[in-house]
Amino acid sequence: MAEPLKVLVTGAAGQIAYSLLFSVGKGDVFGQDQPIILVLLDIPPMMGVLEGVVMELNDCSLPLVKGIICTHDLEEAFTGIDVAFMVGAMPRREGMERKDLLKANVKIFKQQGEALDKFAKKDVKVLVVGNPANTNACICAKYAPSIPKENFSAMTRLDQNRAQSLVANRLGVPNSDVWNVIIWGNHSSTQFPDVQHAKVKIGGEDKNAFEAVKDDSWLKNEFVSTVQKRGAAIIAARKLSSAMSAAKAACDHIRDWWNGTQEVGFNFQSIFSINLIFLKN
Ligand SMILES: NC(=O)C1=CN([C@@H]2O[C@H](COP(=O)(O)OP(=O)(O)OC[C@H]3O[C@@H](n4cnc5c(N)ncnc54)[C@H](O)[C@@H]3O)[C@@H](O)[C@H]2O)C=CC1
Ligand SMILES: O=C(O)CCC(=O)C(=O)O
Repeated sequence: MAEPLKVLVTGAAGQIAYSLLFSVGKGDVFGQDQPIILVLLDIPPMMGVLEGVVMELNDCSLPLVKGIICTHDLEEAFTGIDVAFMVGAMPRREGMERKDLLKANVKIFKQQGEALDKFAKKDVKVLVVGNPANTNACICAKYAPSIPKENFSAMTRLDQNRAQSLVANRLGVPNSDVWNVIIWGNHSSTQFPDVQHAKVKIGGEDKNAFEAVKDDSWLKNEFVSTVQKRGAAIIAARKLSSAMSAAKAACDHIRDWWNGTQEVGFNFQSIFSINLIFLKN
């Protein structure tokens, strides 16, 4: 078997991490032949909760998990890591825009960027989930100048999955039969979900999704605004922000980045989101 990968999850006592750690631990991201060491970072007041998460991970008896490190210390968390899921940040509440989180969350990503620079492997792959994800990814990369910029990405995969599922439902086909949906722009209400290049399998044939939907008005209005506002709709309904779907998207993002995608399902939006960040800077 391969050497274990050291995988850091920040915000490990929070709600996204609760789903994410299980999926990573059971092999959904790096595969069934890849052992891992899970590194769980949170802030000192959450260490008690984190102990409970560790108890549960142990109780899952996951064969691929070769060790669990649980800490609030940045050096211990970031030393020698191969992959970082940067989730730890404040989530927005009803009525807030993601940019309202900037003040609280920017400090975190500056500090953790510096820790990546000092302690992580130089080829570490970093996914920023904490909002505003694109800005936080940019800050993280800025404070980790010794790590190549292309190793940082911000999560818009959740938007992609949402768009893909809306189109699949509209056409009455499985989610797996829609691919190449693109999300342009930031993970914010100004993003633009685009199905002009998307494909759908209908009746055994690959068709252009825009033409298959055959409803310009729906695609240009309701579809776009549903994806743009889905995060807020979930907060309004759950009184908490999305967590299960966010964890699934984080796994999809890193899995495809780590392993590559099959030609038919090539999704280039994650790469695009980070490129856009650096074009702006
Ligand atoms: N990009 C995307 O598509 C999505 C992003 N998000 C964002 O992900 C973030 C986390 O969401 P949840 O897990 O629901 O929040 P949560 O509040 O349940 O958990 C956040 C965790 O981060 C921890 N934390 C805070 N400061 C930290 C620090 N300096 N270092 C390490 N850990 C720290 C907290 O103690 C808490 O345990 C939020 O900013 C949320 O808006 C959520 C869903 C989708
Ligand atoms: O909408 C938010 O601010 C929190 C969760 C999120 O980013 C989303 O569900 O898209």
